[in-house]
Amino acid sequence: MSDVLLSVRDLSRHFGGVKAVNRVSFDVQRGEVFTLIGPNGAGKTTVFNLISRLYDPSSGEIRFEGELLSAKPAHAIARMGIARTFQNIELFEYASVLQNLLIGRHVHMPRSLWREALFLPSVRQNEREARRKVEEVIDFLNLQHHRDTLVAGLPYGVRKVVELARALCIGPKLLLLDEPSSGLNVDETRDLAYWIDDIKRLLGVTVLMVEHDMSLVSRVSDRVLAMNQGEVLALGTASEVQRDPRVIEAYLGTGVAP
Ligand SMILES: Nc1ncnc2c1ncn2[C@@H]1O[C@H](COP(=O)(O)OP(=O)(O)OP(=O)(O)O)[C@@H](O)[C@H]1O
Repeated sequence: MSDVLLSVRDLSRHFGGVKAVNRVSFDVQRGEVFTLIGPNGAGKTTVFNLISRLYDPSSGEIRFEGELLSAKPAHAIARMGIARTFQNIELFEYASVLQNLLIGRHVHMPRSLWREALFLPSVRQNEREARRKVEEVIDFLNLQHHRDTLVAGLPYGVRKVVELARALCIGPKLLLLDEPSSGLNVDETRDLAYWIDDIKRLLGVTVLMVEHDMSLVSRVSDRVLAMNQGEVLALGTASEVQRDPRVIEAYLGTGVAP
């Protein structure tokens, strides 16, 4: 039975004369890992930015659990259950891992200045809940050794895991991963594949990912959507999409195999 979490319909975003995304439609099923691939400039990041409400669509719609996303402000997205990571890690360098995760979690919490000033029981309850969630994520991603280390002192591969942790701290239903393997070596990319599998299987989080590394894509994706020049080229399993002649043609001359 179909259980659509995210539905994208006829979505377009133009920048002047550039059709970055042009009438793109797809559904992400609850519980799957769904990956967008395509050569540089295909429109993948623009799709992500539209879903996370950094951009308004030129036309078309995006629904999350049936609710129209374009009617929501960007800050409401996390509360609806959508979290994202960025191509360039966006963490506070001179705060510890634990502090970064608590800050990430606070973005999700309802705020009321007067309640916080009075430190009412509901605020204490929220704080306890935030700490519990953060500790749970630290255990899940095996970050115990790094919890009190400043992010600035961590190797790049660990920072990527911390970014993943920060996104998980809001307890998302949908996790958007923007090129999660960029900058990682082969071993780190293999570990990332295990994390993504665990996030799907053990946490039941649906994953929508943009990724260039086809070995990672094939390893973790249930379905893959290939884009080129703002449009959908093919949708299917990783091997089906990689064999599709339109996809092969789109990658010709890029020096990268689909
Ligand atoms: N803010 C912007 N202003 C103008 N043009 C933009 C903007 N964002 C994206 N574009 C253009 O839209 C097209 C799609 O870009 P996008 O970054 O979405 O592609 P991509 O598939 O994510 O590429 P990459 O794999 O290189 O990250 C490109 O031609 C890009 O130059």
